[in-house]
Amino acid sequence: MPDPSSSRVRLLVSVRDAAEAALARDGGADLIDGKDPERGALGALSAETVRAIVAVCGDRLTSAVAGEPRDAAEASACLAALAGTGVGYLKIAWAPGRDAAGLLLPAGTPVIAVLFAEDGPDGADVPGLAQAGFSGAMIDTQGKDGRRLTDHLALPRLAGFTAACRAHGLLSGLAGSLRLDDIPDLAALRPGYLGFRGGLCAAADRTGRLDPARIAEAARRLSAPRVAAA
Ligand SMILES: O=C[C@H](O)COP(=O)(O)O
Repeated sequence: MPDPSSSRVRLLVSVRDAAEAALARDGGADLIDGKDPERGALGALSAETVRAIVAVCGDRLTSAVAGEPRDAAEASACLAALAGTGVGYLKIAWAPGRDAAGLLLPAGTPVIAVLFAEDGPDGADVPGLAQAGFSGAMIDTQGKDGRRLTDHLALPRLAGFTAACRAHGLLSGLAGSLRLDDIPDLAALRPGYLGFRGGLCAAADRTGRLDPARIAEAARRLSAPRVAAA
């Protein structure tokens, strides 16, 4: 698992299948994330497709989204469905302040809580996530309506979130219709990773095909020289 206190900001690229995973791998993605872009913000792929993605990623970090459950019981079932795939992390939507009683996190697969920007999360949500047993926390947009992460949440609020994640030893991520030009401002907040789909697709259409040139450019912009520590 990446060191949550590291200043290295990784590039997460969401892929729909093994062919896209190979593109992301070859383009320099650090973390290859299985997600069905046709099914909203956190559409889960089948266990079979996640296994196929993991198989082409070699020693590259992998994750897979497990869906948008309504409560802890449903979350437990969503996570269990993908826990045996060999994926490195599972990501699951989690409403700020949700009661974690009854949440069963799979043994051996760290889980990242995905908070939606529309709900107005901030650093105050992080201690509860750590207490619930999550290994990481990220903010993404739910709507995928063209508005970017920073259209919902100002940089100081996002800085508070990433700082709280570091303080609690959680891997942190920021995503939400990000563009290449968002990289400097967001990388300066020292998240564990920045997550992309639409911004790396042709014509910025997240349901379209990934563009290898954009993946390589994102990787280049996130590589040395690293941003100064915030
Ligand atoms: O986890 C990252 C997401 O897949 C981001 O998707 P998006 O860039 O289309 O909002």
